[in-house]
Amino acid sequence: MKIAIMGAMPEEISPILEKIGSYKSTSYAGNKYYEATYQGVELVIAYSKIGKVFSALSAATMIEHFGATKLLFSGVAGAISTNLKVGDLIVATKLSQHDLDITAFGHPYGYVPEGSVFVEADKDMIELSKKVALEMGKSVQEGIIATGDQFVANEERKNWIGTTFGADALEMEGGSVGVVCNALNIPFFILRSISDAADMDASFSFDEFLESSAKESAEFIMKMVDEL
Ligand SMILES: CCCCCCN(CO)Cc1c[nH]c2c(N)ncnc12
Repeated sequence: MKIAIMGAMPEEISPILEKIGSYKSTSYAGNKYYEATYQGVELVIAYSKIGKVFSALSAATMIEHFGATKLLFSGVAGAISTNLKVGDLIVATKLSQHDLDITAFGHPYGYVPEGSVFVEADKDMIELSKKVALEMGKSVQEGIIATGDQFVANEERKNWIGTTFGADALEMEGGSVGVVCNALNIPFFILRSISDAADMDASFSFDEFLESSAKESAEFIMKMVDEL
């Protein structure tokens, strides 16, 4: 077993690298990948850089080049559901790409031929997250996450995404990571901590809460790794 732990930004994986302490760095395909053995478990850790393309590249690299057999994503997200406040944790049950659009040909939003609107996360790791949440005394919500190459800071766009995909939160990497993992038959788990409400104040809220919310997610992910 070799576990990939991925984020999109340095702040999302720095709490993990700090906890691990020592690791080997490898430069590959325009990025840096960190390998370590943590409590007997082989890890490969990286932040992909922001967006669906960079995150797809890193997910494929962690699997194909570094041999990861499971992939866990830790990061922050914008809330759509009013039940999600800053710092709250959401586990993705399934994810979509909200900016994938060939509706001009009568297809649904988020769909292209030979693809699917949703990609489903690994049920075993979702179950494990419930156990870990109990052990940590944390409440974790499960929900649908929509992914797109846009930082959403607009009530109208946010609500459209919520309505169109039944999404509870939105971000810029989970859906592409999921497609790559499914194509390569690798179970994946996407955890996000809320940093903002994807509204007109989103960028200010994001700047204020990125670090603390990223730590929340990272701490939970490391507890998951302890029990994988
Ligand atoms: C310097 C700018 C970094 C943006 C990266 C945001 N991440 C992307 O995964 C998560 C995220 C948090 N809030 C968001 C929002 N409102 N829209 C899209 N994505 C997000």
